[in-house]
Amino acid sequence: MSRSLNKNALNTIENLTRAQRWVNRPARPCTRHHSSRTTTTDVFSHPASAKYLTSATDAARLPSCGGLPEIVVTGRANVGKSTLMNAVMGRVNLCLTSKKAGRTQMLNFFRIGPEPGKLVLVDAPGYGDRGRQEWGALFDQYLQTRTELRRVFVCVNGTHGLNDHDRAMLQQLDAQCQASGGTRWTLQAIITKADALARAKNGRGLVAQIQHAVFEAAPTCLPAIVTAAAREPHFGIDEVRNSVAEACALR
Ligand SMILES: Nc1nc2c(ncn2[C@@H]2O[C@H](COP(=O)(O)OP(=O)(O)OP(=O)(O)O)[C@@H](O)[C@H]2O)c(=O)[nH]1
Ligand SMILES: [Mg+2]
Repeated sequence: MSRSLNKNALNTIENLTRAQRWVNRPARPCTRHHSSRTTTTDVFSHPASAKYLTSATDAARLPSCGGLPEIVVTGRANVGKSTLMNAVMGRVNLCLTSKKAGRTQMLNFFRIGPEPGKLVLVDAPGYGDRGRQEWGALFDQYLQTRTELRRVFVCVNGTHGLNDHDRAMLQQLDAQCQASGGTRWTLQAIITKADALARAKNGRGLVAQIQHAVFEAAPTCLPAIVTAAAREPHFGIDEVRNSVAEACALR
């Protein structure tokens, strides 16, 4: 019984992975990085060396992290940003996670790779009903001033889809990205908690709907990566790693 249940779950996940390839097709420059056959990049091959560096609460005093290229992960409160970052870093609880929304309240900086490091991942506080205005101000200032920033990942909950806060955030990021012609940083969506979609009959259709809604709100946004990060089997994590490495020109 449990064997066949597992087999069914894995089949559905495989279907989702296929859906991901299909959904990713429109963005030609990035498509090849999202194939489930891509291998984990060397950048993330030393999980033990991933290190918490510092946190920022004050928009006027953002830390210096040695000029390493940076990637920030944003999204609604409780969407799974910190859990995703742990999976990407290959660590269980380097980023603090919680069932309760609003766990991450600062910009938290993590170095990837042995000293002096390859890049910095930044975990951001959540936005939306359960976020707070001051966190929004901190994030806006970070986006506007951080010259090391290479890519902004916007996490969207696979089981809920986009709400008005997500659309507003995507539109705002898209406008900023367009204003710089994509020369400062680029934007990519990540669908989180897709293990729930893998159990749904129409998981593939839901992924396509979310992808469509993201594209409508933010035409410059690179195709969504479909992920499950809370428990095994994870999926989409190598695709996120490859996207990070590509954005930081490390592959
Ligand atoms: N089923 C499932 N649950 C997940 C996944 N990712 C995260 N979660 C759960 O979602 C909850 C919130 O996860 P966090 O990673 O703390 O979310 P966050 O976006 O960092 O939240 P804030 O810091 O509060 O904004 C936790 O209970 C996680 O276990 C996933 O891929 N699948
Ligand atoms: Mg968090």
